[in-house]
Parts: sequence; C-alpha cells; structure tokens
Amino acid sequence: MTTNINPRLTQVFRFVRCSYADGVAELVYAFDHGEELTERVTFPHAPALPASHQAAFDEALKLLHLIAGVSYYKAGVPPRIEVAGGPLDDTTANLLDALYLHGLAEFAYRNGLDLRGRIAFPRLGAETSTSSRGGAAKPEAKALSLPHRTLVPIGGGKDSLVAVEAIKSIGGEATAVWVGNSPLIAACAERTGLPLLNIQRELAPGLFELNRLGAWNGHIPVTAVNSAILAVAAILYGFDSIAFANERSASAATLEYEGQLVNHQWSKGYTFEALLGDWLHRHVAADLDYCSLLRPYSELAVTRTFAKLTPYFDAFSSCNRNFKILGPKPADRWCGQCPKCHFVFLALAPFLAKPRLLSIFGRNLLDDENLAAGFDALLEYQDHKPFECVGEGAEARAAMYALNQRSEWQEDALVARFRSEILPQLDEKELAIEPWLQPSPEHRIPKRLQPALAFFE
Ligand SMILES: CC(=O)N[C@H]1[C@@H](OP(=O)(O)OP(=O)(O)OC[C@H]2O[C@@H](n3ccc(=O)[nH]c3=O)[C@H](O)[C@@H]2O)O[C@H](CO)[C@@H](O)[C@@H]1O[C@H](C)C(=O)N[C@@H](C)C(=O)N[C@@H](CCC(=O)O)C(=O)O
Ligand SMILES: Nc1ncnc2c1ncn2[C@@H]1O[C@H](COP(=O)(O)OP(=O)(O)OP(=O)(O)O)[C@@H](O)[C@H]1O
Repeated sequence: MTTNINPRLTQVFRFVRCSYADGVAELVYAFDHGEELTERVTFPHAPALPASHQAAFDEALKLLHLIAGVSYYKAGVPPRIEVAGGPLDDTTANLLDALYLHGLAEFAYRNGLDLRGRIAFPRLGAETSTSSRGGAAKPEAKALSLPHRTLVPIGGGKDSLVAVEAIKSIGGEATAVWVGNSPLIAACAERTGLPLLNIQRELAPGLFELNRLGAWNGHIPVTAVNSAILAVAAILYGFDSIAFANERSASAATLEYEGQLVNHQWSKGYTFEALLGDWLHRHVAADLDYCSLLRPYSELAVTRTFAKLTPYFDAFSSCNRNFKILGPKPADRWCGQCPKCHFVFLALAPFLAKPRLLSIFGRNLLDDENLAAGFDALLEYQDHKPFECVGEGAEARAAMYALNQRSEWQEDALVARFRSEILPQLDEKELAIEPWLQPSPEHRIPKRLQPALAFFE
C-alpha cells in the first residue's frame, strides 16, 4: 500500500476510528485526508464480553487507539490533532499530552525537533475559559468484580521473570502475557510454568512505506502501547491487575536538553504509571490495578534477585536487538555490543560467580578494551547515559567499584582501566553498592500483591 504523501508536510493527524470484533481490534489513523493507516491487535480465543463489561471495554479500547497512535503521529508531527469521537475530558487529554511530549522526547531530541507547545489533544471546553476546561473531575468508574488474578507481561529479559517469581512466591494466580511473535519471549514465558497468553500486534504496513518516503522516525514509548493493550486484555479475559516489571531506575532521565528532561524509558517511569493507573480507575474499572511490581527497586536490587533464578539463565536475554521487527538479530541471545548487554553484564557481575556469568554471555565483556566507550557511557564518564533501558550512572559506578574490590575481576581490562583512569576522579564515599539494594517506599502495588515484595529481601 502506498500513502503517497510526505507526512512531514501534513497539517493534521487524525484518529479516524477504532473497532473490535471477533478478537481483533482495528485502530485507524490518517494524515490530512491521506490513506488510512490501520494497526491490528489480535486477542487469541477471545471470550464473549458480558454486557456489564462493555462500557469498560469500550473505554479501554478508545485509550489503546489514542496511545498506539504515537507510532504514526511521530511520522509527521503535524501541528493539529483531531479525534473522531470529539474532544477529550481533561484527564484523558492530560495523559495523552504528557505521553506524546515526554514519550517522544528522545525522538524529538535526536531529530532536532521541539515538541513543546506543539502537542495538544483536543479537549472539552478548550474553546472557553482555561479554568473550566474539561468540566468537573470524573468520579471513579464502577468496580466490575474482576477475578483476583494478574497479567504479568514478559519481555524476554530478567525483570519480568523476577516479577513472575515474586508473584509465584505468594501463590498468586497469574498469566504470563506477551505482545508480538518473539520466539525468545515465548520460550521465557513457557519456562515460567504459568498459563500463557500471546497477543499479536501488527503495525500498519503503510508506516513502513512512510518511513521509506522520509517520514520522521525514532524511539516511541512502546511500554505505554503494551500497557494499553493489556488494559483491554484485562477487561476481555477478566484480570484485576496488570503487574509490569519497571524498576525505580526507569524514572531517571537519560539527559537534560534545553530545560527538558529526556528519558528513553519515560513510559516505564513512575509518572506514567500513576497517570495510567488513575485513568483506568476513573474510566474503566475501580478494581483494575495497573502497577509495576519492581518499582521500589533499583536495577542492582533486581539483578541481585535475578541472580538466584538459575532455571532462566539459558533462556532469557535483555539484548533488544533480539526484538527488532525488521533487520538482523544477534546470532546468539546476547550481541555483546549494545548498551543493554554491557549494562546487564555489569549489573549481574557483583552477584554471580564469574564462570556462571561468562557462560551466560559466552565471553567476558569487561576484559575487552574495544568496549571501553560503551562502558564509559554507562558510568556517565565523558558521555551521557545511553538511550537504552539501562540503570543510573551512579549505580553502574557502584557495580564497577564493587568489582574493583574483587580479586577475580580486578585485572580485567575495563576494571583495571576504571581503577587507574576513572576512580581517581570520583568520591569513594558515593560508590557503595549497599544503598542501591534498599527499596524505596514509592509504589502503587495493590494490597493483594504487596506480600510479593518479601521475595526481594
Ligand atoms: C527492537 C528495538 O529496539 N527497536 C527500536 C529501533 O527500531 P528499528 O528501526 O531498529 O527496528 P524495529 O523495532 O524493527 O522497528 C521498525 C520500525 O517500526 C517503528 N515502530 C516499531 C515499533 C512500534 O511500536 N512503533 C513503531 O513506530 C520504528 O520506528 C521503526 O522504524 O529503533 C527505533 C527508533 O529508535 C525504536 O523506536 C525501536 O523501539 C521499538 C519500539 C521497541 O520495541 N523498543 C523496545 C525494545 C524498547 O526500547 N523498550 C524500552 C521501553 C521504553 C518505554 O518507555 O517504553 C526500554 O526497554 O527501555
Ligand atoms: N513484547 C512484550 N510484551 C509484553 N510486555 C513486554 C514486552 N516487552 C517488554 N514488556 C514488558 O515491559 C516492561 C519493561 O521491559 P524490559 O525490557 O525492561 O523488561 P524485561 O525484558 O523483563 O527485562 P530486561 O530489562 O532485562 O530487558 C517489562 O514489564 C516487560 O515485561
């Protein structure tokens, strides 16, 4: 299909319509009056929806349409946004304005764009005074008596597997769910021993055509898209909670640029979690909880816990090169070249026997001088943190410092380089690993799941 317009030259991005039938959601978008772009999400073995759940389902589907539009909007970033159903209430417009601005901040930074003041979802009462915009705050939606069971999304990496085992440790009823057709994620999901749910997502083919025509391109907040898909799934299949595995460190910005914080992982952060969690309570169901089970923990606290989960060692991978839709994937599960491989190696090293770690990665990344620049960026030494899902610079430094004190690591090329070149510029009092292992009190985990936090002690 050709869309034969250059989206960079368009004036309006249109949320045209969304529909659902027989397990398939269709989400339709267009630029100006150009050809329609249709994304499809397929829910397997979808049960019939009880009439009492229809309104909640429609709200969740509408939000999925609005959130998934970010993949297409970014191709042109035109000055105006139109929503077929009409203007949005304030909470919905606030959620979307924030998601598109912050979730596309890396995209904007890398393309030299400034989206501030450009993204404005149409909102009720916007044409009248600002103080009365959107009318009175919407009360909570009614509770749907959703079954006490949890959707646990699986990403193929360590974090979601830790969340699975934490829920299993309290005998919680849970289903391992994943979006897309990655065999690696499927293998991890199967390894959990939980019931499985694999939802398919097909981007509009026209997007790839737009990319070939020179559309704007770059990172999108994919966790928000997956979250909205799972909110629809929770109502459809009957789950009262969605427990992501987004660690505390995900809220930390990658860099600051002209007064704006740019966070590659924005939709994994706490601000988005709170916005979406509150929105679901108000618009969908008072008893549908959206949270991250790992929110109190740093990356290092998570890797310490994961280091005990040996049955997953030959199945998991955090290397995002495995998850590309197009293009080559690594020959084995770890490419060894990307920031995720570097960070996970470094963050697991203080908690795993060295031979075990080397057998997971097939090599010793800390003994390879060619990788110095990659590890420097993780330490925020002469560079900013990479645009990837990696921990904070300070926790990477704490991990490296811990290795520098271990005889089995001390002589490896990049640990020795840390000692001679970087350490003299640091304050050793700030390099202890222990503070990173302490949980923070900030989280939105529902009472029913809170006992699972004991798994991290
Ligand atoms: C796998 C990956 O890292 N992909 C990023 C990469 O995309 P690339 O062009 O190399 O290949 P594809 O992933 O195959 O994508 C093809 C095109 O499709 C567009 N696209 C893809 C998925 C989607 O949901 N919407 C889309 O519009 C994409 O723009 C490509 O042109 O580079 C892209 C540009 O920087 C990234 O956007 C791709 O990231 C994927 C959306 C992705 O799934 N990435 C996750 C592995 C990821 O980064 N997760 C973050 C979550 C952060 C968050 O806030 O959600 C993380 O773990 O930190
Ligand atoms: N394809 C997917 N389907 C459903 N959820 C996903 C998918 N990819 C990632 N997620 C979820 O998004 C969250 C963030 O992903 P992330 O990549 O950080 O986690 P991970 O893959 O479990 O661990 P790691 O950080 O080691 O890669 C996790 O809860 C993960 O389960």
